[in-house]
Amino acid sequence: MLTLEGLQIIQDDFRLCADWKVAKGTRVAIIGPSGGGKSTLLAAICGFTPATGRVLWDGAGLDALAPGKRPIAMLFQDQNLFPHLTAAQNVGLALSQKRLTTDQQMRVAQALARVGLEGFEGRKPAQLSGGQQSRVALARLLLQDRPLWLLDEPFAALGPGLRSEMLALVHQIALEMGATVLMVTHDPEDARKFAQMIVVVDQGVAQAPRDVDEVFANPDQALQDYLGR
Ligand SMILES: Nc1ncnc2c1ncn2[C@@H]1O[C@H](COP(=O)(O)OP(=O)(O)OP(=O)(O)O)[C@@H](O)[C@H]1O
Repeated sequence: MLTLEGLQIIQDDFRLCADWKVAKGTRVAIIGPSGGGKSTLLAAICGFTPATGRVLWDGAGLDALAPGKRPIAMLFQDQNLFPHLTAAQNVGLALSQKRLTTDQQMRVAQALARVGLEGFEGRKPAQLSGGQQSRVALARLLLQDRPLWLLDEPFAALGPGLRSEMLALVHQIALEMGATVLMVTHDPEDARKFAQMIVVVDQGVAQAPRDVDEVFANPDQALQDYLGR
């Protein structure tokens, strides 16, 4: 269970609050107007942005933990791949900064195979398509083996077909691993396909998660404004 308890973020004249819970294994889409605070909310959960209130995972407060020590894996639009490292080396960073053991190398190969990149281990990011780069980043996320995934428009740079394919893959792997996922997206269709719950971030509030079908069947004013209805 992820719990945001009276979370409040203040950055200059921007304010955002959130006070809700998400059950383990739930996929949540975060939507809302540009500048509403979607990325800032994820950054606060990770510990990159200062906030008051509490962030808890399974009842334990994360506030004293540095971002890297939290049970969180992140995926952003730019994928954060190192250009001078091969696909396997980029993925291997999830396991160790040093030379990998044979067992670790095998786990890297398995993760790359799981995302459909068998045979691409030795390629550098520049030798991979955008979709393949996304798969490398996903393989790294997989090996990080963290229960909570925060995805910030991870596939926004891809075309609609490829994006859909990647979301289906993330969906499948998240299910297999029982991961809890919060994903920022600008596409209501992506939200509908990927998520079970929706969080609307607007007017200084990250609203409590609601069932995705219910939300789209009866959109409140904030969502109608966002959808342009
Ligand atoms: N480091 C910062 N210091 C002060 N204000 C910031 C900082 N980073 C972001 N902001 C402001 O916080 C607000 C929320 O930005 P944020 O990027 O979280 O919105 P968003 O909903 O993710 O937008 P988009 O959909 O355009 O990515 C904006 O008003 C932004 O200008």
